[in-house]
Amino acid sequence: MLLAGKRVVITGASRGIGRAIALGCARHGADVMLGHSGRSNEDDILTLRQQIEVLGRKVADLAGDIGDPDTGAALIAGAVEQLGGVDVFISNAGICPFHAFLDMPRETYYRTVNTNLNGAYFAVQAAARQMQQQGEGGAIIAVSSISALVGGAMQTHYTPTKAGLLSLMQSCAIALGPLGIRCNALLPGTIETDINRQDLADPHKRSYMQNRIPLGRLGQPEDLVGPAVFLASDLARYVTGASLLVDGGMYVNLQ
Ligand SMILES: NC(=O)C1=CN([C@@H]2O[C@H](COP(=O)(O)OP(=O)(O)OC[C@H]3O[C@@H](n4cnc5c(N)ncnc54)[C@H](OP(=O)(O)O)[C@@H]3O)[C@@H](O)[C@H]2O)C=CC1
Ligand SMILES: C[C@H](O)[C@@H]1OC(=O)[C@H](O)[C@@H]1O
Repeated sequence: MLLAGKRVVITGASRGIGRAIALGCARHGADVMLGHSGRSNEDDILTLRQQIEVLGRKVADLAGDIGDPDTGAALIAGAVEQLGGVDVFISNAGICPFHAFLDMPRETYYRTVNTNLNGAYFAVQAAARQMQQQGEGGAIIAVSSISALVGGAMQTHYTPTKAGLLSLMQSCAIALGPLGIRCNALLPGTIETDINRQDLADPHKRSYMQNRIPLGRLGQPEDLVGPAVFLASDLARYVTGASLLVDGGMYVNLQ
């Protein structure tokens, strides 16, 4: 139980990586506030709430577009009201509507940056303000990506947001270190979720991605649980400003 007594707030908790991490945190003893857009299947959140309640942990959820700069603060306020405070904030919500560069619609570009980076910025700020008020430090984790380090032809709107999140964690580590608030980035590789279901449905793309991974398989959302719990826990008490690739070795695989 690495997170016993900790109160975790996570965005994008209804599906994929966020859902797995939320459940993993609860299994490690945390109470959890689940953020989601409200556009997903209502049963997804209800089922997750039940899975967490069965573990004997407190759980609450709040729907809101993370691209709205007030959503992060609302999530944090909800956690204070229902869980009693915030010890860990995990910025995970994100989108990647694959599209070519030359005819990228402005709306797609702005929506991606607003959801993945601007929303995350204000949510991290709200979490840090609450942690400062509590006076006991805390842990902030941004789900960035291997895409912070390398590009993608159909991801020119997306990769800058992931590089931005990595940079945000580095600067926040400096800004918030004196408050005992640790800030780190998780860099997943290719993890099978709804975000890339269509992209990976192409058998050529799928086997190309798979063949690039030394560990020989695409990632699953559960592969992110251990790294997230570690960074959230006191085991990582001297880790801040760090980035952790969780990619089966894809990034280092030149040939
Ligand atoms: N899968 C991968 O290969 C990789 C993913 N990542 C990152 O991991 C994170 C999670 O992605 P993943 O689990 O794969 O994707 P999913 O599509 O499975 O889940 C995305 C989550 O983000 C939420 N979300 C999306 N838009 C908004 C919004 N405007 N407001 C609030 N919540 C929103 C969704 O909520 P709802 O269900 O309510 O719509 C959902 O919970 C993203 O930041 C992604 O960039 C990084 C590297 C690789
Ligand atoms: C959505 C993509 O499959 C996924 O997102 C990322 O951040 C990774 O780089 C993958 O390309």
